[in-house]
Amino acid sequence: MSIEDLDSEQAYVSALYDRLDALRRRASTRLRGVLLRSESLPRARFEREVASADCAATLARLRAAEIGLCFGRLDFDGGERRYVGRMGIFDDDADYEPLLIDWRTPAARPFYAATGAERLGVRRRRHIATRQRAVTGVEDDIFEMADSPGPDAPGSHVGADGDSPDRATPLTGEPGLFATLNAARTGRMSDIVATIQAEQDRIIRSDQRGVLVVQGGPGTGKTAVALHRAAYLLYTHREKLARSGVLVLGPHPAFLRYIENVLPSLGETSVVSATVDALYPGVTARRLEDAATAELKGRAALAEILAATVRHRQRLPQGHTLEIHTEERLLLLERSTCERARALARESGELHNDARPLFVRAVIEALARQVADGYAAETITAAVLEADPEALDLLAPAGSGGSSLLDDEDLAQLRRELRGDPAVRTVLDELWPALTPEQLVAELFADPGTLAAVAPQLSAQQRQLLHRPLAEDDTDGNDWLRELRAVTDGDAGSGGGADLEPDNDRDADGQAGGEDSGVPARPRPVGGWSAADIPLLDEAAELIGDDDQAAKAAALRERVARVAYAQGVLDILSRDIEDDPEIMMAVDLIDAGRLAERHEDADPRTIAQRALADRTWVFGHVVVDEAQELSEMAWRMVMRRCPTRSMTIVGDVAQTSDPAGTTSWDRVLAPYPAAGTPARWETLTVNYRTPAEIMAVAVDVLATLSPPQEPPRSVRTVGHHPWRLRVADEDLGPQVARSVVRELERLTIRTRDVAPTAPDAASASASKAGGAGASASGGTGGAGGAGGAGRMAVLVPTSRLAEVTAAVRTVVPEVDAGPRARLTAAVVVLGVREAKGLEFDTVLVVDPDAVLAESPRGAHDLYVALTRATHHLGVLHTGDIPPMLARLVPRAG
Ligand SMILES: Nc1ncnc2c1ncn2[C@@H]1O[C@H](COP(=O)(O)OP(=O)(O)OP(=O)(O)O)[C@@H](O)[C@H]1O
Repeated sequence: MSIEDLDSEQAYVSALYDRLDALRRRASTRLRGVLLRSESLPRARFEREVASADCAATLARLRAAEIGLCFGRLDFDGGERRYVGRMGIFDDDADYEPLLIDWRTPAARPFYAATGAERLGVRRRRHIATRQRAVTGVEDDIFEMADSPGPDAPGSHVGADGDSPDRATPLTGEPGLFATLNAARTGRMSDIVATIQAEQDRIIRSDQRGVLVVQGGPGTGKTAVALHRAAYLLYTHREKLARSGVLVLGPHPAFLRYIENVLPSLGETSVVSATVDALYPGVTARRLEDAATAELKGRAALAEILAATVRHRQRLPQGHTLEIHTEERLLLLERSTCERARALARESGELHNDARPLFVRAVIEALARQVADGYAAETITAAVLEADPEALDLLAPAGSGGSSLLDDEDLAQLRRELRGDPAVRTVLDELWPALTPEQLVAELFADPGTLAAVAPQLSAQQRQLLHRPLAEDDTDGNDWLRELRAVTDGDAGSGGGADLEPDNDRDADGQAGGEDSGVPARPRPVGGWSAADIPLLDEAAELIGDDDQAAKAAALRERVARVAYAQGVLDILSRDIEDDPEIMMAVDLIDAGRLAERHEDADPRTIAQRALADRTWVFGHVVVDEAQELSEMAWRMVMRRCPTRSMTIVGDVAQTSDPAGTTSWDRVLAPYPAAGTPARWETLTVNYRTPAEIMAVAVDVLATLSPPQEPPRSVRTVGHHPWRLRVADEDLGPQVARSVVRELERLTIRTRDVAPTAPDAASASASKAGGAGASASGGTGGAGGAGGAGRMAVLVPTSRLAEVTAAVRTVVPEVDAGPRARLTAAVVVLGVREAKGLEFDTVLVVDPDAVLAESPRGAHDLYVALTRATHHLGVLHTGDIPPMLARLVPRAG
């Protein structure tokens, strides 16, 4: 790299930043202008909202491009030169000549894909490293020599910490890549846009259509690739995807926090990220399920069992005839009538709740006819007794049904009376109840009799696993229900209640029958719902039809608030002139309800808020990360969210922890044959995270797993070996604390050495976290303080989480712990499963024997735990070291 090179690149990059500043100024001015527009008409207000959202998104994109705006240059055979960066910038003064090409455009592809063997017309590829706005280095790949790799061409590399163990791996942009890989971790993943490798680029740019499955061992960049693919697809198909949204599913909340910066740093804010159990609105999964029950609930057989449960709830009277004792009369409901009504409703093809009105109508019709016939018989008898000659004329109509004695209005009134009659309603609710998903599932689990009837394919022992009594209160996860009751009871002011009459039981006259005007039941099992229950609730909702009561409650709440506000406005306008009858007041012209309507604005929620509040939302593309963890039932739920099957599924079947998860992608996809584009498969083979020394230990664990998997190849070594230390059980806590202190010391020394020299993406991640240098030199008690770079994890069997957290807290009071860890502190204690998808500079695995024993997939959990470290790994064990960890080097206490 010559000084001239640096100077000329600095001049170019500075000009790009000047242009970026100008674009930002322009966007801010536009946004300010839009926000200051005061609009009175709803339509104009709506347009203002859209325009301001658009301006804000542009501004966010421009801001996101600040770090590493330009990171590459391509020189082509014909002399053309292209600069590649985070966004496209064009020259307004020179016919919109591109000054910088967005990394997602086809024109930028050679930057990632050109190799010595296939150079795509590229003569030179230049990697430009920057810190803030200063160019700190350039590295060239020269492809000049015919079509074969030259001496400087990609194909050989040396890791910054040591030699590469695998010289055959073709890598590009090695200095920048290794600086990134060696940099201290910050608790948040960074984007890799400047150093995407060719095999990753191919996956990122793969066709949007159809299912793409990416299998890869730990650290092979699956998450990074999946997120960059989301950004690529949003860029390429923005019109289509921005409206429907892209959903990114991750395994646990800490993982979502870990990845939360990646897409915004790429300028994308319209992605919805969630765990699978957040896809069912209105219910929060809080209860932990035991492994055997979770595995059982994850099986596809549960879908059949739920369908059978719905049919089971569509009942017939026990005997030939059911007596219904109303206040006025005795009604006789024939079993055959119910059979006909049930067949009619079932054959309609409607879902259970939607078919209910058909059943109800048929039964009510039969009962109404019976009552009308009764009237006729009574009338004739009375007439005959009084020897009225005209009575004879009544015989014929009476024989063909007494309804002709009643006109249409009388009949409609009769049907309404019957529908409203408590005794009739009780019978109808018994025969074909209106159900909520919660009711269907909770009542199924609570009733061993129903379980036996609908799940003959399960053993008695399995049915016992599913059995769970009903909770007695309804306070958990049913917050909306209480609000709805408050509103319908009139507690929340005027305007409540009117919309809540369900219209699904309207009779032929279009009148609401009113028999279901109460709020539907939402029971739950004792202890609440578990994550394994969520796909079952979603399945139940699919079978019985949607229950929109929660949405109605929210809409009603908003309307009540708007009306109350409007009333307040009218009161103020009228206050001082109330007594003068000559003056026309605002209330004379408009009431609060209509005034409120005029101020109904467009839905101000983000796409993420709207999508996650709507169970039936359909996404344009779905990314499933750690996809091996999903059960068959969870896949059914996820697939429903993406009927086009435009999906990216990334995972590693060797890392499956969930007892209901998969060890075969074929098995996952078998129930979903491709309608159009067939599923595609890719494999990632290079491990960017785990150094070779640690991977050698993990490979021995991998060898014990089935089905056998090819281990990924590590791209770097770190020059020191992972260690183990045997500890007496009673000394485990204090020893963990001592080890944490010791490892923190090492971490501090390393981050001081490495982080400040990291250019490019490394400095990007460091500056996002407040500066690596600041953390290394200024951290409290070494790297123990929060913020800054350098992260350590203590990974434990779940049973030891509390004990080990308490021990670590004695030396690092601000330690982060458990499933909801924020990953902001330098040290975090996690159960092995909660570490899935994460990475740390240093990892301490505690009690591997217990990890192995704790779950049928214990060896998978151990494999995950061992592969989380980017530099240091230590294992503390209380008994003999498990043979699969024999490669660890013993350390003296
Ligand atoms: N091309 C790249 N340039 C720079 N860093 C990369 C690149 N590819 C992957 N990485 C880094 O490697 C690490 C591992 O990547 P990632 O977490 O995506 O792997 P993974 O396959 O999802 O791992 P796991 O299955 O263990 O969760 C991350 O720090 C990521 O940023």
